[in-house]
Amino acid sequence: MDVQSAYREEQSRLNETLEEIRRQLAGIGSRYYGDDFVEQVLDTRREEGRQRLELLHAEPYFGRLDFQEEGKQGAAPLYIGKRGMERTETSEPYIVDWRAPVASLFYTFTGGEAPVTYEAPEGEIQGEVHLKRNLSIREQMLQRVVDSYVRGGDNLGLSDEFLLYRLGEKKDNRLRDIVSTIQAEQDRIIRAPRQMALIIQGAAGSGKTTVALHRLAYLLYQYQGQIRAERMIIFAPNAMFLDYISGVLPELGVGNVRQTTFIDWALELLGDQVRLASDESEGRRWFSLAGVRPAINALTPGRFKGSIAFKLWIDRNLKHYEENYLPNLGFEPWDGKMLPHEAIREWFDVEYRHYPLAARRERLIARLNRWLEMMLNTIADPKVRKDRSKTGKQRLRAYAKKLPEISAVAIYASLFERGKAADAEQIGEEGIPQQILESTRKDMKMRVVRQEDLPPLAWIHLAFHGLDGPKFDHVVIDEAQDISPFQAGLLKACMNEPSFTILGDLAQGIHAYRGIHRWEELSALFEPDQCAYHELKQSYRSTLEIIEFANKILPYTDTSLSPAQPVFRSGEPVEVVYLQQAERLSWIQDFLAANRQKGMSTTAVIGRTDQDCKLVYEALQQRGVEVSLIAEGQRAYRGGVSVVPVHLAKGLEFDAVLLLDVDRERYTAAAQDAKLLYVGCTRALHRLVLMYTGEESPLIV
Ligand SMILES: Nc1ncnc2c1ncn2[C@@H]1O[C@H](COP(=O)(O)OP(=O)(O)OP(=O)(O)O)[C@@H](O)[C@H]1O
Repeated sequence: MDVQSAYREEQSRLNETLEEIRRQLAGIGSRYYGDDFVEQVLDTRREEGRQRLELLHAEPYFGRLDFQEEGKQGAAPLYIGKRGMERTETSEPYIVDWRAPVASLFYTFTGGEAPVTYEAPEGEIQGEVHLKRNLSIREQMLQRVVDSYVRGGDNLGLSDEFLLYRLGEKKDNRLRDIVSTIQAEQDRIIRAPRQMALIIQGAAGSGKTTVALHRLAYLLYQYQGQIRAERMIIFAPNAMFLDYISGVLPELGVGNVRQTTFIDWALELLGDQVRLASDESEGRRWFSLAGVRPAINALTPGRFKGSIAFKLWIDRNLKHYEENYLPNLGFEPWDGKMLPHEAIREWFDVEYRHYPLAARRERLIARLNRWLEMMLNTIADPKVRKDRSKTGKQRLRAYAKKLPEISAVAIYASLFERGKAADAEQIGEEGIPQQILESTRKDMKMRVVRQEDLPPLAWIHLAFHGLDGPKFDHVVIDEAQDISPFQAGLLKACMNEPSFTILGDLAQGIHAYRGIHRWEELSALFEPDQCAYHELKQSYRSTLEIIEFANKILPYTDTSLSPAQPVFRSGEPVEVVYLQQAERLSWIQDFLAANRQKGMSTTAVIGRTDQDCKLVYEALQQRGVEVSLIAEGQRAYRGGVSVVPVHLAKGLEFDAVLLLDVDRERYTAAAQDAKLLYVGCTRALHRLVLMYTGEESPLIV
């Protein structure tokens, strides 16, 4: 079929579809605002249906697959959309939801006449694909029809055309869904079974974040009734990143999934017990150029306190605390009456053993109260009873005081107070390295905690109080190279069975002072049959030129990862520009103006330190350039032109990127600097320029 007849055919199907959607929308009826519960439930369902149809009305589907099931006559066209829909009269599927089993063929089929299969609930289904067609519909208008496979046709390399068209678009300030162009390797991850820890090492721009969000939408569809959005949670590195990704789930029809940072989650769990140290700026601590940069080793506080060895040390101490919690005392409400210690211990250790310590304490005090009432009721003389009641209650209060309130901070502080200093060889076995012991004691006296104290504090809280709410059905950890094994272990304890999507890139491990250095540090937490490891090597974000440039920095990152593979999307060459100090600002200004002219909607000027960025930002503002400065702790991402320190640019992407001052001092040949530069370069979609004054960085020579 030629292009024009294909277009006409699709236009006619689109008209018919829009007609059907409008008919169904008109049939929904008006909303119900009364008090009848059943009516309210029905109204919610109708409202969901309306929203689904309204979404379909704007863009009913994006793909068509003509599939002939084995044993059936002829191929049936399947139209694949963000939601599914049936024809009213016949209840036949009219649009297939992209998450449905049969839709997987659309993503995994890469051509050829060989039979294909997909996993349906009733078993494996085999058949043949006759046509795979991409359709671009915007606001009910059919814009493009691209056939990537026609059975019996010549099929010359068309399969990537639609993807390239999508990748070549300019981006606004939000991450988007990719349902129309999910690639086979991504589809495998999205549709992987739920009950396992999926660890994904993915090159920069390989779609990790995007894939994780699509996986949530898939799991909710596939495991309807078994898992709930409210019991899923996404951990991302900072609030601005959460803002940047916030559009994807609603677009996929998923609401109510909690999206948070580990810090926010842990602080909420701990209530108002803790305060983060006010000098807790990672920019100042780890990414400034002033002074000697601290070496990263096993004694680095984040690495030490994030380790499983430290968790075990805490566990041993908690066990000891718990075992010695109950005083070796009977309860004597008045002279001559005694509840023996053995009876109390029986309640506490045997009857209540399944509860966390805080609940055991509460139950025990309530039980002692009840016991006291019972004993008082056996006293006939009202005066004696009154006297004994008074004494008994006083003594009960005194007894309860011997069972201290269980506060994670107080316990944590006491562990460090009593903790012994250890030789380096004994770390985690017996004691704590001297310097960590001292600095933590000091913090605890000042009643402040640092980021690396949050996992142990949350762990103690969970051990003694339990989770305040239901356990998680699924946890996504994005930028997982930045988390510690202790953190992952903690989250695992918040589930009945491990169900994780853990994604990251070791080459972007710029927080190596607190994050993992190898994926085995996380996989070791799971049974081998509960854990799967995938690699995503293809990178979709940047042009061929940008990826090839960034790949040259990769060997300096000390990660032995293989280079990212570009999609064949060519753009401008990467430029490295030498400038005199005096011409720097005018040059940046011209660069921004040129980008605007080229229609780039987002541009980043990426500096090495917070201070570098502040200076450039202020100078640009003085020249009347419209820019925003991205700073630590920021919650919203506005798009447009941003000046951003490289350590905060991770996870984001921009049409054009200018890396400022890529010189010998700012980017040395050390792995930490190489990772920063790698992150910076891989933020660019279409245009990458690096500038320096003085001497250029050895990483780009
Ligand atoms: N299959 C795809 N089709 C179209 N675009 C895609 C596809 N996969 C990824 N992309 C695009 O590639 C870009 C990178 O995606 P994403 O941010 O999810 O990658 P990432 O692996 O998390 O990146 P990084 O580690 O560098 O932060 C996004 O613009 C995303 O829309």
